[in-house]
Amino acid sequence: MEFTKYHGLGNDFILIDNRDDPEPRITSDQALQLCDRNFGIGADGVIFALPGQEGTDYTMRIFNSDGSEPEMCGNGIRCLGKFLADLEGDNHKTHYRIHTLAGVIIPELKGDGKVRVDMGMPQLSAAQIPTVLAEADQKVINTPIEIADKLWEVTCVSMGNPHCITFVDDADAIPLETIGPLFEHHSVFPQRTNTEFIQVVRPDYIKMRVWERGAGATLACGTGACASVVAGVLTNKSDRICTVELPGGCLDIEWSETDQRVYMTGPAEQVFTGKLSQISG
Ligand SMILES: N[C@H](CCC[C@H](N)C(=O)O)C(=O)O
Repeated sequence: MEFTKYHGLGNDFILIDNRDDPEPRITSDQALQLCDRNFGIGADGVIFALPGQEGTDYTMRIFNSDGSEPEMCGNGIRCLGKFLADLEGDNHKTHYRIHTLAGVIIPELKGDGKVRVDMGMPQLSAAQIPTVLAEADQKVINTPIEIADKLWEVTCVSMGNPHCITFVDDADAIPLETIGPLFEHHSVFPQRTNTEFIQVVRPDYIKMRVWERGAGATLACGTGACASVVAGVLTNKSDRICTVELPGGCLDIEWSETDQRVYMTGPAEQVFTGKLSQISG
């Protein structure tokens, strides 16, 4: 089976051309094996280009490197946009309507090689995150939670997948490997959560470190960057148009005042293509 490796600011994925079958041709357990950086190809996830449904061009499904299936992936859908254009060849489309578990998401290939994505509207009620940190119809903004004997003020935002955002003085000082799993698996998040630690450099420029649900510390997280700008606006810490600096590079995010949708612009690079010699399980 052929695959193509892409990354979005170092958040890297194995992309599979699955356009001829509505079912992914590898299982979540096999995806876990392929993501292993010693015994497999190595990646933060596996992304499938599947046939469209309900009027969309294509469908995206993704398995995290732990084999779990999230609703959406921001860096991943930019990579999928580039992948589809490569598969379609010279007459490729520049906009794709992609069916995802988070709704219809629209990546647009820009002339400068970047990809601009309409990520839809953030979901803000506790039930939509989901979290039990507040009543189902209430928002979670600057809510205290005790983790590792410290009180953190968190703001929760769903971009189809759950995000818990906390603002810190020094993002680089966060011990992600120890504190990340405590947030990810906390009982107040029934579906686990992605966690973003945000340092506000300026209202239009924030620095982010992320511990991803099902993938751990990654170099970038697109949905997390979107969720963090929304959280920054809700807490009056950041502007609606904001640059997000991640270890792998910067994303440009806008939470539009007019349509309340979040737009993300960033790169997506092809690294190599390959053939799987064998896969067990
Ligand atoms: N680990 C995430 C999915 C990938 C999100 C991230 N890689 C992005 O770019 O949005 C989750 O389980 O919700």
